[in-house]
Amino acid sequence: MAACACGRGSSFAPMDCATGDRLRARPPDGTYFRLTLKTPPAIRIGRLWMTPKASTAGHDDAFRLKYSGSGSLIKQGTVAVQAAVTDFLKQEDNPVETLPKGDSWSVHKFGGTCVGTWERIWNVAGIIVNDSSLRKLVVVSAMSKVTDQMYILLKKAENKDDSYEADLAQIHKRHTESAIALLKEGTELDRFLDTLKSDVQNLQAILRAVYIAGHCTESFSDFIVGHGELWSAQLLAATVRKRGLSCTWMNAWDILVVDPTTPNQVDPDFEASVKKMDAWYSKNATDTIIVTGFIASTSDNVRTTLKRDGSDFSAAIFAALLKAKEVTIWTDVDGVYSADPRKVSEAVILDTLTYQEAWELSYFGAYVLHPRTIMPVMRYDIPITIRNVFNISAQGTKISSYVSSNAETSLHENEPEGCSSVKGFATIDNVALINVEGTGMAGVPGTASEIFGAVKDAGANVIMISQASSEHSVCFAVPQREARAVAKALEEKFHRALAARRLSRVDVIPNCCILAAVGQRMASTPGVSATLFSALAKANINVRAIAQGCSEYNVTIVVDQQDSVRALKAVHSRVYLSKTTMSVGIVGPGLIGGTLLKQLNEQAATLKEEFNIDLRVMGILGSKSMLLDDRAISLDSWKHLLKENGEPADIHRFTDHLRSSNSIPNKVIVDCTASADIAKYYYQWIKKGIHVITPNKKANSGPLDQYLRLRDLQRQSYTHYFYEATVGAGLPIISTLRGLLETGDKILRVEGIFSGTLSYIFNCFNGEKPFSQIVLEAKDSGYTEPDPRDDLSGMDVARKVTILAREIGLKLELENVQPDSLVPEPLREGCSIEEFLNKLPDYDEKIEEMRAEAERCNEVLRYVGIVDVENGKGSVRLERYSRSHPFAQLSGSDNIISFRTKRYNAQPLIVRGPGAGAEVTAGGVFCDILRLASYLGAPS
Ligand SMILES: NC(=O)C1=CN([C@@H]2O[C@H](COP(=O)(O)OP(=O)(O)OC[C@H]3O[C@@H](n4cnc5c(N)ncnc54)[C@H](OP(=O)(O)O)[C@@H]3O)[C@@H](O)[C@H]2O)C=CC1
Ligand SMILES: N[C@@H](CC=O)C(=O)O
Ligand code: NA
Repeated sequence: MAACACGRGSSFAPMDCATGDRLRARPPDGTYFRLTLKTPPAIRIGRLWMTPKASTAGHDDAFRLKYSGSGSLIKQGTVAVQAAVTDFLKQEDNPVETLPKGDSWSVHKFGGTCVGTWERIWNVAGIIVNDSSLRKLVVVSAMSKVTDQMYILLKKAENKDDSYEADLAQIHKRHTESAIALLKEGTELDRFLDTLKSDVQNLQAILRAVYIAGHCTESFSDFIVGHGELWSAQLLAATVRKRGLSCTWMNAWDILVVDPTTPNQVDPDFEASVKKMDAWYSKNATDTIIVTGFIASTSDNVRTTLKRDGSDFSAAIFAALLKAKEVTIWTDVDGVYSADPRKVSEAVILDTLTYQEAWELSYFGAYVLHPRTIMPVMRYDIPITIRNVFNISAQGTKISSYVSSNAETSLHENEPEGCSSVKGFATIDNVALINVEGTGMAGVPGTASEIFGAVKDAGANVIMISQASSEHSVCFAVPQREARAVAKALEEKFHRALAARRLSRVDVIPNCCILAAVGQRMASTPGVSATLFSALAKANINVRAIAQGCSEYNVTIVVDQQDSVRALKAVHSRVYLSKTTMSVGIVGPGLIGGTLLKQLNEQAATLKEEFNIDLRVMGILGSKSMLLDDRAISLDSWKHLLKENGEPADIHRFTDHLRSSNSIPNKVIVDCTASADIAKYYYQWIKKGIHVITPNKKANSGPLDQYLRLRDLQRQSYTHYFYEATVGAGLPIISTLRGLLETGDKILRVEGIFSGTLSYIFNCFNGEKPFSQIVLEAKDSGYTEPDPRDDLSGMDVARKVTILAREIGLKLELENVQPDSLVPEPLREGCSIEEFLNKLPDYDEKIEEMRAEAERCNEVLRYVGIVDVENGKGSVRLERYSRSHPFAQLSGSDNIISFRTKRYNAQPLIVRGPGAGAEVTAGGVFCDILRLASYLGAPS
């Protein structure tokens, strides 16, 4: 496309450029005019826009010419660009460029890490070029560490340490190498290197003077350190131009005017600054300005800086000067986290925050923005977005006046309101509480003023205050290192009141931590405090003091320092995780445990999506090795991981690991062993608030006193203990019994075939195969206990009878149930499972005789268990039943259990079905996990 450059007055030269090009012409008289060609082609000259007529779009000589400000049409028709420009320039009222303000501007700020290397500067230039805003102002910090290095070399010069020269040379080298890498060659590079060299020479002279004088004034110091920004801004501007976008760099020393208020603070002078900026723009009109962060001048034109977080502040001030539509603070994190992610791995990036929320969070130590930074943009309601320069796909956190709840973006709609109004959490560590107490304070005006006057005199900073409305005590928090001095100052000030007992004491409670929950909607939401305090109570964390300001933007809680991280995790998880998120520990990944892990893996996604139940297996413990994971073990590869990454089994570490997963509200251990030793841990686990689920019968059929102690503990706590699979595997035996009992029925007798193994054996034992072979089949089918003698001895059935009897309320010991053992006497003890199975065929004859004898009477053998409630007894025995008896009608591993009760008297309630096997048993255990989830509040 043929086009032209233009200039004010009569001096401009025609140029060629193509559609999509943007360029700026600098006429010989030093004034600036810009020519911008966009797609669809459009040309702007000064404040004039030229766009092709719709009918001839794409042709190079058809333009409408209008003022960009007013949009009024000046000329329309087919004109040559040069002619149009000439027309325009001939106009007498040819307008002078003034700085436009408003929505057309977007402001970006890139911190030191964003421009730490030449590759990063290149990347930043790409972000600027790709921003489609009409106008952009980009604030840039010095390359990472340069400001600190400047301060250090300055100190060295003051201390007559010659190595400052080498340090400066190093900084010079770093910028030179970066410039060469970015700009390669040509006038841009030459110009930058010349400037850099001359600046460095000046600095060498200044530093030499400092070296000789042994002192440097603050304004000199500010002048010296501010060079880092000067260089990065010029280098970035040159790089942006190299990447094809016209831009001009701006030195904030010439623009920003500030009034120093305290040694660490300055107030911007907006009026003076905007005048300077207008003047600058009239000479340097451009759509893209790259400006130095951090630096400014006083009204006397003395160089200064904006102090801490200076570049963020620069961006906010420039945004306010321009009344920009938005500010983007580019950094190296994806946004503002709901809590420190180093402490809470579950912390999430917040989509939005209000100015006040950002303010509160940063006060409490979260990295957001310094409140001072927010003020200029708040004034014009300009949103600030914090984004990650290394992950531009992340949307970042937008800080504005818009009030939202985290529920709008979040995971669990089923949570109560009280949760979603809390946005973030932060802690201030190492504080001490000072408690001033005494009856003489009530109703005495000025006491608080005297207390805080003394604190001020001690030079301490009060972080929070809490006073009971009875006025008998005032409690406040100060940094721990200031506590002693504060207490001393108070004791001195109130020594008379203390002596007269009007004040009883001034206490220092050291080693505390402040936990703040922040959220603007907390103000109008009932239940927020209750939610937080119940989360802390559940995590067994003691609350020392509480404060909530009238603004209700935050609730501040003081806890012991040692509980700091646990407290943070507990409240965070209560708000950000589904309350049915469970940390699951599996003990015994054998047949049942392994099948359960497989079922969990298959069903996890559905449970999460449809029922908001989030199950995370965080530990697997075998007898020799264990696998722990802070987040969740991959259930696709747990076997491989356990083998490859497993560590020696240690049940205490396993328990601690699960317990310390404080970011997860609920913990459950599923014991899938047959071990009595493991069952002994249930008591401790429940005591620690860990729920227990098991198919292992050892705890409930073990010593009666231990069983009763366990049940007592569990009933007093809010911790659950489920064991449905201990009787009848996945069949609903325990739950049926409980349903009958809890609804007031009276159980008279429970009777049935409780062993899947023995059921299978006698269902198949019809004379065709030897007894020992059928035992092997039962084992191979996964029906038997790890040691099949537990089944054949009747002990497994005896345990089930004991469990049911106790459930009904009988005080039965396992020893009271004497089962008929089918294990031949010589094989009962002293031989391994393998030896037992090998030798069992030697004893087939005896049991075959029993079977044949029964058959002769048209009867079958069945192994039954009975709970005789009326007589308080349990029994287990091998019986003969006629072929027509229901017990003779079973197949496979079927269990059949009949409940004769007051309500089900004439006809008992019968439950029947497969009562052993990996899938049905693991399914029964899984049901208990879901039962637990529903007790914890999962939707039904
Ligand atoms: N099979 C069935 O149909 C039913 C079984 N049950 C019950 O399920 C439980 C499991 O049976 P099943 O899976 O067949 O047994 P397995 O022998 O297949 O698995 C037991 C697991 O427990 C582990 N284990 C043993 N002792 C310890 C210990 N001290 N610490 C950590 N881990 C240990 C074993 O680890 P390692 O391999 O490393 O030794 C193994 O992984 C039993 O209590 C059983 O009564 C309940 C109802 C039905
Ligand atoms: N070995 C047991 C398994 C279930 O408890 C049985 O056979 O019933
Ligand atoms: Na069951």
